Amino acid sequence: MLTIEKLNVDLASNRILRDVSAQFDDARTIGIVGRNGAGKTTLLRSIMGLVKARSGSIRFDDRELIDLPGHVRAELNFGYAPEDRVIFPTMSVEQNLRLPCEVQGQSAQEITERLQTVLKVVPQIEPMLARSGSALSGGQGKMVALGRAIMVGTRVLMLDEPFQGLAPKLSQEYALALGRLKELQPDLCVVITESNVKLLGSIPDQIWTIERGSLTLNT
Ligand SMILES: Nc1ncnc2c1ncn2[C@@H]1O[C@H](COP(=O)(O)OP(=O)(O)OP(=O)(O)O)[C@@H](O)[C@H]1O
Repeated sequence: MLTIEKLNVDLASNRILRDVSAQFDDARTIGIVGRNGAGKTTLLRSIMGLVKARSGSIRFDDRELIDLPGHVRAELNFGYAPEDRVIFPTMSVEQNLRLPCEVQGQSAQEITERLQTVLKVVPQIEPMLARSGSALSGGQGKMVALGRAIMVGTRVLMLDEPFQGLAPKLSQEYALALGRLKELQPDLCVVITESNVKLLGSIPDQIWTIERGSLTLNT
């Protein structure tokens, strides 16, 4: 369970997140909806430890994360697919997928086994494995970024505006992949941001709205 309490984040002296409090339970799929600039990316980056909080608390189960650096938080098995994907262009797709597990110090055998699971969830990646990261279309990059986040995201998976710019067919494939993932890992907490709630369809079982850095649960 991820518990956020009175989280405040400033960027360039501007308050971006204001007293954000939320509880994201295991096994839930959570949608966070807000227009451009509302603070969605900043919230996910704060949870990942990529942005420093001014005040507040972020706890995972009973562990306080607020002062833990990003690389230590990665070991908590949080997966994160940023909006801009960040697929490394000089590496193959397979190397891109293996990288976060290698950073965690997993063995080659463990990583290969996890990769097999990820390919069951996102089979579209299999034919691309040997391809260079630079040779992917935008939609292919989103699928690979999803796969890479799933490689380590066995407890919490955070996806930043995954449906933005995806063609309808690919959006459908992406949603089906999330469905397969939840079947394999029912306890996983999935957090998905979007600016357009319609793009989330029936995927989330709980929706929060973020507006100028304030987060509220939709009733
Ligand atoms: N590095 C930064 N320095 C200063 N301000 C920033 C920085 N990054 C983001 N901001 C500002 O913080 C606010 C929230 O940005 P954020 O990217 O979290 O919003 P968002 O809801 O994810 O929107 P988008 O869909 O446009 O990414 C915006 O006003 C943005 O201009």
